[in-house]
Amino acid sequence: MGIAEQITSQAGRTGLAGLLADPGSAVVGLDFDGTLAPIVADPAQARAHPGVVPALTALAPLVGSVVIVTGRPAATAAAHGGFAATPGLEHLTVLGHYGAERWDARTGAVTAAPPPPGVAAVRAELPLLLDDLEAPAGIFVEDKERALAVHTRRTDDPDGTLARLRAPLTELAGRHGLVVEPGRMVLELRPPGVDKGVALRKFLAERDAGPVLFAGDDLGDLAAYEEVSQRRKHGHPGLLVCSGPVTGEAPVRELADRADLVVAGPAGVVDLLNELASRLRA
Ligand SMILES: O=P(O)(O)OC[C@H]1O[C@H](O[C@H]2O[C@H](CO)[C@@H](O)[C@H](O)[C@H]2O)[C@H](O)[C@@H](O)[C@@H]1O
Repeated sequence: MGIAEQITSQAGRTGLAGLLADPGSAVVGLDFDGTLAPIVADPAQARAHPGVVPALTALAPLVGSVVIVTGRPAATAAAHGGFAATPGLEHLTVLGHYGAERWDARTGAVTAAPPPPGVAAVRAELPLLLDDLEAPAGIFVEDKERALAVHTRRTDDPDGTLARLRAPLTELAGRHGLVVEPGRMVLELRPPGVDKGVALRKFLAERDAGPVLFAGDDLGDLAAYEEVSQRRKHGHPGLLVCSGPVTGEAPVRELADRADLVVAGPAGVVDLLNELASRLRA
């Protein structure tokens, strides 16, 4: 079954038709972890699905822009994606840290404002707090320089631990001017003021974009979904894609319920990108 037959909403069918009719002004926005990179237990080991670079290389010259919008540092996503110095991806942009950082393939450089001081304060206090809370074995803190992500995936009870840590981590973040961004078995303490919706909106304005496809898998992608939904109300076609879990985890319902199309993880996203490329070539 092709993409069109799997889309479950009229707005999504209009989004696909718009993209196919006007690819030159279209933007394809993609989340990284869970969408382009299969979910793994150790964030440092996450890599883009092997089909991603070939699919993006095929699609990128046929659409206006391709942009990765991620909670990762922009350079990490570029490195783990295999996007740097890759022929065919010279115009790729990665918006990292929910838009606080930007990496452009053309220069290979990252631009960002310095992180607010609250990040250093949270970095200093977090280990003691986790000790006080008797955080279980397997808790892992990913220090992303401008944010700290507390992962529970490797504990015996990932969901229960996440629920138990949420209030104290929110209190710690709030005391230092940060917010908690919840995700798949992770609570991220990060600066406020930017999210994937704001990041996508700015990028779309910069490119004077027409139709937009956005694919994501987690709660952090909801803001980008909302941006595409708002644009649809103003007549801009949009297609919302959910990369569903393939690891036995439950899907992120809030996202799957709003999506026009649910595909089977990064492999399904690769198939979608390839099908788009072949339909645009035809
Ligand atoms: O916006 P994204 O690109 O989806 O990044 C969101 C978070 O993704 C990473 O965590 C997730 O993927 C890990 C590796 O597969 C997995 O172990 C973890 O359970 C997932 O939540 C990343 O480590 C975080 O820093 C990102 O914020």
